[in-house]
Amino acid sequence: MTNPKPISQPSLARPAVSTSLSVSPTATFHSPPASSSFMASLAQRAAAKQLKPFNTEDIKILLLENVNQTGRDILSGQGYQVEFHKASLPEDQLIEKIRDVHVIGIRSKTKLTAKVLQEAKNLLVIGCFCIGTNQVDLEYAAKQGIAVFNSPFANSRSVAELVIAEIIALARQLGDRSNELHRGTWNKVSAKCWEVRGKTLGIVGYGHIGSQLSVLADAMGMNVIYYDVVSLMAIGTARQVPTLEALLGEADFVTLHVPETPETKNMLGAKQFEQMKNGSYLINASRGTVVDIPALIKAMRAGKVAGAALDVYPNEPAGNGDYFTTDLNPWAEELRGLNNIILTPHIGGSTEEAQRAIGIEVADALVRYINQGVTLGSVNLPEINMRQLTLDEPNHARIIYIHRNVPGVLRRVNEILGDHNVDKQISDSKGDIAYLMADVSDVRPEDIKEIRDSLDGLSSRILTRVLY
Ligand SMILES: NC(=O)C1=CN([C@@H]2O[C@H](COP(=O)(O)OP(=O)(O)OC[C@H]3O[C@@H](n4cnc5c(N)ncnc54)[C@H](O)[C@@H]3O)[C@@H](O)[C@H]2O)C=CC1
Ligand SMILES: O=C(O)CCC(=O)C(=O)O
Repeated sequence: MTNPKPISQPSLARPAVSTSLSVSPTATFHSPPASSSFMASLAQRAAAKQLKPFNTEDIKILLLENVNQTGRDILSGQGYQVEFHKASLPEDQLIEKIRDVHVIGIRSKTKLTAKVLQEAKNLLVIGCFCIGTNQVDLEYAAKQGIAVFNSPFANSRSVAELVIAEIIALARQLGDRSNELHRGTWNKVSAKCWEVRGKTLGIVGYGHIGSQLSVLADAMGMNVIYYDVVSLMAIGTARQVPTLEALLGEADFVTLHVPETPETKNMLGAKQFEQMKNGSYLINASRGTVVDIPALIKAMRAGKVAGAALDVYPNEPAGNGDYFTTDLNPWAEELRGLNNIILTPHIGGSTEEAQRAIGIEVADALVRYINQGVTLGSVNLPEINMRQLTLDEPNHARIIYIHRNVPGVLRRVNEILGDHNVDKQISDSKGDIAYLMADVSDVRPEDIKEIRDSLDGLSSRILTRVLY
């Protein structure tokens, strides 16, 4: 275990409370909304006490990779300091910036490795404004008491729709015909151009995206089969097959929707291309590491694979520009020279609808975590929810104690809290890490300081936060 993470100490002064919150004499408890924008739910939450560990303007947030305006507005609306960048940052600049911030918001490009995170001395929480969280060292973050949130399905439909477009575009060689005509060449052909009706779509990974795609493909008259490591209910007329090999031997179109894990690295390589049907098609909108690209190039040159659509690559540039070259990936030129291959710059989730929804969902989760300590939806910490304190409870404090999951901790924590009136307490663990939240009533600022100092002194401590 690493040393407890030093964090900025909150001031014991009363936190700033948004003046737009009205105080009703009949204020009652309202549950926090599940996932809605802060602005839209402000009226609902009016009676809730806004717990804040610092004056809001002390919270520093770094947003990279063009996080949507919806998310930026929610975070700025809280009074936090928000620094926004359109692209990702190179590692040295990232390390420099991350030292100073309490929150970082990223998408799929920014790699938050242990090397980067160990410099992030004040970091409380990471928001992945996307589905994938493979770009973050989740275990290391948890061990530092840094929560990670994502948006698990707000862009699933966008990816599924892109894949449907690609299935038809590949079957009809649309990319090639369009490119030819852009160059002035009229090339009207029907050879090896097909309808998709009656063809078999093989979905690898039948999760949020795979199952959405299943519905759409079914509606177009395709036969859908899928392979997944877990047994999952088939939607419509889809059918689960027992192995990847069985799927590859039967599918006319193979589409990949698995996460990046050690098991999915080069999941489609030379052997798997051999197992595919002659003249079949491959689509990858999952992660670049899932396909062995040199093996794909060979399979396409041999005619085994009749077409491919790739949205993701092992190395992707930090921002937009003329970067898709051999400097980035050694096979880039060869790939670009192939026929019937659609190459897109990781745009599966890039629609207005998806980006707006993600901005709201992740920013809301960040605000709930910063202001209330609620971990619902966290991908690396136990999920803990506790009702908001209300304005009727002015002298209450919320204690959050993130600790190593070792015997005897609860007894020691309760020895410290035991002198006070603990109204509510919840604790849960995930692997080596446990998260305890307790609301304590009738506490004075000096009590809060004492509780905090005592919890900080326990050997199991990873991070203590007191919100009031
Ligand atoms: N191109 C883009 O812009 C986007 C790409 N993605 C990528 O798509 C991936 C899938 O997204 P979702 O469907 O939302 O994830 P999900 O978690 O809902 O589904 C993934 C499925 O893959 C299965 N799986 C995991 N390992 C497997 C293996 N070795 N073999 C077979 N099945 C396996 C899981 O059991 C699960 O059912 C994400 O992890 C992300 O990397 C997601 C959104 C946008
Ligand atoms: O839109 C993005 O930046 C990333 C999309 C993606 O790959 C994801 O959501 O996992």
